[in-house]
Amino acid sequence: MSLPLIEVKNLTKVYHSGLFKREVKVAVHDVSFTLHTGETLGLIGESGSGKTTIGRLVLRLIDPTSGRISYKGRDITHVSRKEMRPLRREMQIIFQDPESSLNPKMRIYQIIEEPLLLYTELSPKERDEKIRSMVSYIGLTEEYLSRYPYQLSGGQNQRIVLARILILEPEFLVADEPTASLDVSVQAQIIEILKRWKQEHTLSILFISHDEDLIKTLCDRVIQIHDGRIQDLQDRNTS
Ligand SMILES: Nc1ncnc2c1ncn2[C@@H]1O[C@H](COP(=O)(O)OP(=O)(O)OP(=O)(O)O)[C@@H](O)[C@H]1O
Repeated sequence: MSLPLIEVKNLTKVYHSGLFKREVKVAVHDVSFTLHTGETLGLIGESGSGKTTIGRLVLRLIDPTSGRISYKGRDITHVSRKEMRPLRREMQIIFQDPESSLNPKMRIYQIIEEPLLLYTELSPKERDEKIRSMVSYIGLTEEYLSRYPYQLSGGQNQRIVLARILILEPEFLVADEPTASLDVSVQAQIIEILKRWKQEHTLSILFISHDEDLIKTLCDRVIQIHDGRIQDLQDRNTS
């Protein structure tokens, strides 16, 4: 098989908190897995099992205590923030709560444009075309572009968050309970956008959830986490 996109080996994260950092929590313990190009890998486990910590470690948003993370065959365990910067466009994250990802003072147009300004050299006209096509891709009309996040529903805002991410055509996405705060019908809209995008683009996803049904509809393989450790590895393609 080809080189994995992500390879995680013996990853451990210990948090020290409280007075004099005396409280010690082993949030992730000796976790190893691979994620191949185009694959959607589910990470399932109850609250506090370490799922979010794994997602953040893989993206190098936090430092591991020990273990190794490789991206496209390159060891990124100890690369600096500066060295990670070029990879930030390729490696994205979507969280549960859309409002935490959206600047309330910006109009939807600016919100979707911002990553293009940050990471691309596109002209204003090229950006404009991309923004309009993206807003239609996520099932909203152009009228929404002049609105503010508070004027949209939670589900619409989460679609905007997705638009902001997908417009950069990332290679890897950590989806950390992206639909957990939404109604079931609205959840389905988000999942459908992700599914459709994956049919048209090469995107690998680490999909974090405690919802088994959701994981089953979307993921090629599932890793079960319990108390920071891998419990079970099910391959839906071979089982
Ligand atoms: N910054 C931190 N400092 C100390 N302990 C932490 C920190 N972040 C997480 N933890 C602890 O590490 C453990 C794993 O947390 P984590 O958020 O990764 O779990 P989770 O499976 O994503 O949970 P949830 O589904 O509730 O988000 C928990 O016991 C949590 O309290």
